[in-house]
Amino acid sequence: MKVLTAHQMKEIDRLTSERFLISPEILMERAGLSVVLALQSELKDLSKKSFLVLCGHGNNGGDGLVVARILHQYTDEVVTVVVGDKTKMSSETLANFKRLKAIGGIIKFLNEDLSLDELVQMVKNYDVVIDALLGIGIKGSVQGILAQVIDVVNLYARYVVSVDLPSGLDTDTGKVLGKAIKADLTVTFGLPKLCHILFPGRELTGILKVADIGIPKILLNADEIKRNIVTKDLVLSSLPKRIKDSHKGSYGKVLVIAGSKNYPGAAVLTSIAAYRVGSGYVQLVTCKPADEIALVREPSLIVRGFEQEFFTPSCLPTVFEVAKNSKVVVLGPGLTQSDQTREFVLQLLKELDLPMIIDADGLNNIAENLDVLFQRKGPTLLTPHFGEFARLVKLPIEAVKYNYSLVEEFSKKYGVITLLKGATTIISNGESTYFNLMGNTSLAKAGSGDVLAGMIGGLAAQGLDLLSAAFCGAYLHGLAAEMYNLKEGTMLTSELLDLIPKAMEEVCKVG
Ligand SMILES: NC(=O)C1=CN([C@@H]2O[C@H](COP(=O)(O)OP(=O)(O)OC[C@H]3O[C@@H](n4cnc5c(N)ncnc54)[C@H](OP(=O)(O)O)[C@@H]3O)[C@@H](O)[C@H]2O)[C@@H](O)CC1
Ligand SMILES: [K+]
Repeated sequence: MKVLTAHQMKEIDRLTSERFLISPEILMERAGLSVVLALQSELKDLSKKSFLVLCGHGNNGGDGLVVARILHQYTDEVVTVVVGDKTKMSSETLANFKRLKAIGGIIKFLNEDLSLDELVQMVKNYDVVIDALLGIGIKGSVQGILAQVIDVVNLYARYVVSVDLPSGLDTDTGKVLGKAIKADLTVTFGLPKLCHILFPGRELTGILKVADIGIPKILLNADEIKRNIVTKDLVLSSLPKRIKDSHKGSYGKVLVIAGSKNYPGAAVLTSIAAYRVGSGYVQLVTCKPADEIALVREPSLIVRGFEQEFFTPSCLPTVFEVAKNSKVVVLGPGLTQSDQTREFVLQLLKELDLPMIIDADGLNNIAENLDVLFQRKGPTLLTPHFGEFARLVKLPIEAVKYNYSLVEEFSKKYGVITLLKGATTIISNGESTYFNLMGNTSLAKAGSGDVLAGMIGGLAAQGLDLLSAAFCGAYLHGLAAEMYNLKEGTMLTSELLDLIPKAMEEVCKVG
């Protein structure tokens, strides 16, 4: 499913009207109706509820005025409060103001007909607050009376439904512009916006419903919209097919270069994960004692263990030898950082032309030598978490968190694919970007990234390009965590490995 910026949505709005002759007024009517239908499906009998509809003077407020009018069909317990200036309403919003008045709807203007204290009482007393204060037209920080109203709603409302997006969110980043509504339910139109999937906006959105308001499909499916949410259907259509008449070589050989005396477990987790997603042959090159641990844990691994404590350039000839019959390389988990390991990693990146997934200390070891990426001869995927990405781009962590534009620019500049791990994971090759929403806090645990890197390697070995392997891996990894049926956070990373088959089965289930 595609996901939009405010600018893209406005452009779609313009084309809907100009090219397809569907006026903003029609869209506004359908937007309002879709909110009421969503309310009905969540709350069932609307006649038994009371509604307080808060409207700004922009078109988001116009949608709210439609919502109020339609709610009057179900109950008389509807009051609309405008927090704004009637003279600033667009023609469509004003028309809906008049329609609501015409059916006898009660409309009050805050600070004229109603004080803030009176509004506090109403917010406390009504069952549902509809937030139609600000939508995609928000500019700058929310201050003054509007900020006070948002505080009141967040403090006292029992159930909040946001129209299009929680008021106060930056549509394109999901950041709070001063103050933002915390919604239980958000109904958006046509397609999700970035604020619904990026934190903190994702949290403030509550349940998200995407309503069809009659925007022509050709506009919503346009190839120029390059940002997507990873869905089950996308993963299913991208996964490798299993053929009856096949052998281990049919499913690709993965070479995992990982582990050190300090971190032997990382190498084991990565290697087994590659098998779990269906790869036919996994070779692990590592340092002692990971080789022995790996074989005890999974005897089907093909293991080469160096006597030394960490990788050095002296390991290169062996690695190149093993790489000869590999299809993809996963480099990095548990390597540790040292001058010699850095030299080993840089040489490998320059000389090995296989597709490569670089994770963890693989990334930390190139942070001061990013230009090495220009010398790569094969496709490259980097899988940093926020801290690692911050190190790569030399910015504070706060500046890189959920910063999809930065991920896109970085990927384009260095000719790589980047997967930025987070509660929403961002994957981009600089042209197309994918957002994975699957997963939960069980993944916030040592070793979870090692498993992801192995899964991506295993999928790439089976023929997926690195971008598809990355978004499929991220989705399956998240889904596996969601399938753990005991208390969230108590899962061991080794148990995550054992949930991968369940996640793969779930994706392949019809319906
Ligand atoms: N696009 C579509 O396809 C469809 C769009 N639809 C709906 O239209 C919505 C977009 O409407 P929009 O463009 O009128 O902007 P909107 O979000 O109401 O806010 C702008 C108003 O808020 C004000 N304002 C801004 N920033 C502020 C701040 N920081 N603090 C305080 N005030 C601030 C600003 O006032 P100003 O400062 O300019 O006086 C301006 O009047 C969209 O979200 C959806 O709900 C549907 O009808 C169906 C089809
Ligand atoms: K809103």
